[in-house]
Amino acid sequence: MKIFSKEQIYEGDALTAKKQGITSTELMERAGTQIFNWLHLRMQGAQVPIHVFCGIGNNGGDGLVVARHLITHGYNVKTYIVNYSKTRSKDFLINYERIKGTTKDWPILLNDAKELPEIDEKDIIVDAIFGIGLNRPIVTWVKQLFNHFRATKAFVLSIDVPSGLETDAVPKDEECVVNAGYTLSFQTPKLVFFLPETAKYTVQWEVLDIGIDPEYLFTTPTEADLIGKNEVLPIYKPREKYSHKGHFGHALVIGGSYGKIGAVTLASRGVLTIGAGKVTAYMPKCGYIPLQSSFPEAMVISDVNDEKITKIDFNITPDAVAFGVGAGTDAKTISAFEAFLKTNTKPLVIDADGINILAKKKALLKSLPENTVLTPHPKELEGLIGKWTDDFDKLKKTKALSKKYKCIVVIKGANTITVYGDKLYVNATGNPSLATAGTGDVLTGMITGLIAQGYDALAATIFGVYLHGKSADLLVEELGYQSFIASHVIEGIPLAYLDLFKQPEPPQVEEAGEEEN
Ligand SMILES: NC(=O)C1=CN([C@@H]2O[C@H](COP(=O)(O)OP(=O)(O)OC[C@H]3O[C@@H](n4cnc5c(N)ncnc54)[C@H](OP(=O)(O)O)[C@@H]3O)[C@@H](O)[C@H]2O)[C@@H](O)CC1
Ligand SMILES: Nc1ncnc2c1ncn2[C@@H]1O[C@H](COP(=O)(O)OP(=O)(O)O)[C@@H](O)[C@H]1O
Ligand SMILES: [K+]
Repeated sequence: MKIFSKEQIYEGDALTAKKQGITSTELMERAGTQIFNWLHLRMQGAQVPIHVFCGIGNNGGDGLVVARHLITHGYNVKTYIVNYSKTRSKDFLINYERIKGTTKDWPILLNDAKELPEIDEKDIIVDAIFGIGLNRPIVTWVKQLFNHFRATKAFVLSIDVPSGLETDAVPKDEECVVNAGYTLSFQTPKLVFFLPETAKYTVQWEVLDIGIDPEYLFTTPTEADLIGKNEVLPIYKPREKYSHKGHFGHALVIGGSYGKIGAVTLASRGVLTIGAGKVTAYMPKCGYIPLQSSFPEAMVISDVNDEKITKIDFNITPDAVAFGVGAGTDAKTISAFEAFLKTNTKPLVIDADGINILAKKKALLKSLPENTVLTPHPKELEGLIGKWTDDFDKLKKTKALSKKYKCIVVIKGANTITVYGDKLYVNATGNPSLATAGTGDVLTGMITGLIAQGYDALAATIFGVYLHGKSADLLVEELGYQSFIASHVIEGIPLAYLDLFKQPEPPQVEEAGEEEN
């Protein structure tokens, strides 16, 4: 799913009105009606007090449409105008008149924080104060109103975005943003729903289709894409009946040091379980027996040294190479990696200490083959790009790194983001069960195993990150968040693959005449 910028959303709105021969007021009616339908389906007329807070722009206009429909359907509604500016949008004014026509009374005007409305914990707040048009800091009394919302503990449903949250910046003051329980966003999710510093402003979100011109949506390239099943299905390569292991490539995993052999084992298991034909692990001698006995499917080549990698020397021709998991940053390991980079021509995935070595010796970045995949967690990323001021600065710096060295950078975390040049691929799968040692090592193996099978590096990264998160999503239902460990990611890979082709279950329809007991 594409993640459109606010400029593109405005453009799409205008183009849709023109192409479909409708006014912007009609588009707003559609948008507001969708929100009303969503609420009506869930509330079924329940008389819970609903407080609809409307700004004076088009987000407020949407709120007025929702309030009008709620009122005409007999809900218990109070409508307020948060009067933060003298300028009103045309469609706000039209809907302001319409709600007056319906209720025979104007909504309650709020001009300051002197008398904030009473709201009970069990009430519902509809937040239509600011949408994507927010362009400067909010005034103090509106911040007090947001604090009032928090103090009531009532459920907040935000329209389009939690009010006060800009679509392209991290808020300087947390209290200047509404904390939404749920956000109903028009046509596209916003990038801020996926960044660690801004995702917290809404517990959940959902996109509502308001009929924006399909051609515009299809043909407009976006800076960011949200990667779910629909996006990865076209990447998947089916297997031919007469294929053999030679068709699925040979991956080499270089890593490990005394006490960290498990990292190589996990990565190697990731390689084969994702479907590569063969895997060879290159590690210090101390890893030979443990790996051979715990994972018989792998082949092993040992370094001359017992405890660390000192010379990368192998007599196989791999299709993809992973370097770094558990490798340590001993001077001899760094030299070995340096020497390896001078002659290596194979696709590379670099993780963990491989990234730490690159951070120490930035000149090595120039020796990476084009489209090398780097998979840093936040601390490792900081080594590469330096400290960032906020999540948007982090993305900007990561894009610069990706462009300078023509590499693919995977910013790991909740909603892992793969950065390739100026493009962002935001992964939709995964959950906090993955916050446990070794899950990153498995991911490295998965991406390397996909490249070995013939997926191009970018496709392998996007697909690998998706399957990794999906594995955890499917298994966490059985294992719970706490007891899930890195080996479980590997166990869930088959389920994640099978899930790609699962058809959604048809809705249960009651037989005509059948009555509920
Ligand atoms: N047909 C359509 O277009 C559709 C649009 N849709 C809806 O429109 C929403 C965007 O509406 P919007 O552009 O009117 O902006 P909105 O967020 O309501 O802000 C209102 C105005 O406030 C002002 N302002 C900004 N910051 C401020 C501040 N800190 N303190 C005080 N004032 C401030 C600023 O105006 P300014 O003063 O800069 O002229 C701004 O324009 C979008 O989120 C969606 O809900 C849907 O209906 C689908 C169809
Ligand atoms: N809260 C979370 N939600 C989703 N995924 C997470 C979360 N925390 C961690 N992960 C994922 O788990 C993996 C952890 O990788 P990493 O920190 O390198 O672990 P290790 O070095 O122990 O292998 C990454 O793929 C990351 O995206
Ligand atoms: K809002």
